[in-house]
Amino acid sequence: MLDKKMLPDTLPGLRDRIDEIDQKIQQLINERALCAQKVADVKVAEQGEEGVVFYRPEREAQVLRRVMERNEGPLGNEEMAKVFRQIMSSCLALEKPMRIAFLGPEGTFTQQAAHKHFGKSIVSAPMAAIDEVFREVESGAANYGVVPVENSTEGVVNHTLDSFRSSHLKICGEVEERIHHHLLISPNINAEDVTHIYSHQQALAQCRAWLDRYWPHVERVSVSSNAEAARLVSEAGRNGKAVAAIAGEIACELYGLQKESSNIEDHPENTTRFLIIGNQDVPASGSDKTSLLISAKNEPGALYRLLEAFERHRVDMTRLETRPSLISKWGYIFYIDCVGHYSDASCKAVISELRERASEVKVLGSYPVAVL
Ligand SMILES: O=C(O)C(=O)C[C@]1(C(=O)O)C=C[C@@H](O)C=C1
Repeated sequence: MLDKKMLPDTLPGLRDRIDEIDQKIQQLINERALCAQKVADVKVAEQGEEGVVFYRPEREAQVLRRVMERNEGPLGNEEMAKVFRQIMSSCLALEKPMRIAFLGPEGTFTQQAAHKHFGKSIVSAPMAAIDEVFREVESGAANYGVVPVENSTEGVVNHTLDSFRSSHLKICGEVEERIHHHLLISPNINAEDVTHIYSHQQALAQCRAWLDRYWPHVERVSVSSNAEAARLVSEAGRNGKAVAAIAGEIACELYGLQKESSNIEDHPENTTRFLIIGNQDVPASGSDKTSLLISAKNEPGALYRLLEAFERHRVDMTRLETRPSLISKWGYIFYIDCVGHYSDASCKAVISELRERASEVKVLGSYPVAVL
């Protein structure tokens, strides 16, 4: 365990010590990067140029979990994992830069989720709609995609679930993002002069009580995304017009705005879960989830018989969503998430029984439980 008493007592002394440590850290990071470069050579030699898979979500999850387990502070576990998240991101970019498609435009919470999951060393590919993210990855134009799947206050994102019906893509990961909204203005604008507040209708709804309380007489204008609101405000600010936006951190930075008020959402627990989609089956990481799409037979007790298999094999279900099948009038598709990897004995047994009882069972993917 480190001890403050072992450190110098003067500012110059402490700064010399920090310089020494930085030099060592830098050397070690480069040694690690060299290892990653060699890992890439080994992967190409083993898997060939064409089908080589550089990004390994199960390995990344294991590295980050280990960082958190062995961490002794004073930096917190999550803070330390974030540092390693970015180191691995830089190492992977050295192996192969990853092009990540996400629900755009630049500055959305989905981009924030992409950075949280992959780190900052990615090539960003903002898409206008969820199905475009799927298409971009299916065509190989992007290596992976990031799409929202559920929000703790707004519920499921049907568009994402429905896109899995016709797609061969797999879920390779998940990431949860606490959604914090901020009131943003241009630096040259006086907050008292603000006449309009722009944002996406969902963000305006999520901050309604706060707006009613602090900005009851200012007009609220709904636009296509929070990031678009931030862009409009930055443009208006250059023309001296006093308007504000409600948007997240990344949009604030991207459009050079300043926070007039932070974390203004009415429900501080407001969280969105995002999925990482790609072309690969992810091996078990030791703490995984599996997502299934199941078309039930249209007969009495069909859902009961599906759920019974989970109960008997003691496989924990974490989510159940129902969508109309679109094929038969009152037929349904169920989206089920459960704890475990499809290669685990108990998961395997459940899946094989579901296949006997349902008209279709598609394993959408097994992937590491979100670490950060
Ligand atoms: O272990 C690997 O397969 C690596 O490529 C190395 C590394 C890392 O930097 O630790 C980088 C990228 C992968 O996604 C996983 C881990």
